[in-house]
Amino acid sequence: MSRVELDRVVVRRPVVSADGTEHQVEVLRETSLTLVEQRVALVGANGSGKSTLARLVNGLVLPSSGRVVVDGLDVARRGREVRRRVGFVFTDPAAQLVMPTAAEDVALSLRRSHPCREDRRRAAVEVLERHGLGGLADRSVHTLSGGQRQLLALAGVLATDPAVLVADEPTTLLDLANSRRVGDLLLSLPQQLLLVTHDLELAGRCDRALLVDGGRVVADGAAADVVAHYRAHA
Ligand SMILES: Nc1ncnc2c1ncn2[C@@H]1O[C@H](COP(=O)(O)OP(=O)(O)OP(=O)(O)O)[C@@H](O)[C@H]1O
Repeated sequence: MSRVELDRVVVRRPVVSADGTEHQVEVLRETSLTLVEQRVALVGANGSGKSTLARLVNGLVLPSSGRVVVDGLDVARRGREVRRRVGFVFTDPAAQLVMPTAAEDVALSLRRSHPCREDRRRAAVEVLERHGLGGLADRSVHTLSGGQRQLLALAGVLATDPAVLVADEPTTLLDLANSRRVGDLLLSLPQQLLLVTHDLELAGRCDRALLVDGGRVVADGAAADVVAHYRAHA
């Protein structure tokens, strides 16, 4: 399993007050964590800092102070290597589907591992088949359903075989059936998973959960316990 470490990490952001003056606020207060469990959920209210914490892990957000280290690699200094190890899935798959067809989109993820165009196409179709999307290889991504698009985005990220997958509310836009399907897939992956979610049933099935409130981790432990604490205090 991978090892994700936050060492006294603070994230500050500029905020403009009503009188037009700008000051810095800590959207993540000083946080130190070591994540070695396979499936870690991040739960908490809107605006509490979950996405900020998740985005630190692949360098989409850099610490204002402190260090984030993934398998010994400092995210601020070795960002490119870290991003090869850490895949990221967004809430809205439109944020990451950039090619015209499903097969071309997955093939884009495979350009490093499969330099030959024909091999790449074959490998992309295999990836799609593995995720039940085989029949959609040549479909325009714009004609796919929301559930199919999220599975495709996930397939594209998994095609690069990351050691860690960070998923930021990946089921929020999905109906019940697709939400279950994507949730079950995420929890069955061999990768280390860092899952930001408002789905407390899904969070409760993880190994560990962190409850974030006001830019702080206020509860941390076995997922079922943290979810029960959140339900009781929300
Ligand atoms: N680039 C930025 N500039 C200013 N403030 C920011 C920036 N990014 C995040 N914030 C603020 O930091 C706080 C935490 O945001 P974050 O997106 O991490 O919360 P979240 O828990 O993921 O929320 P949600 O559940 O609504 O997605 C919020 O108050 C947000 O407005």
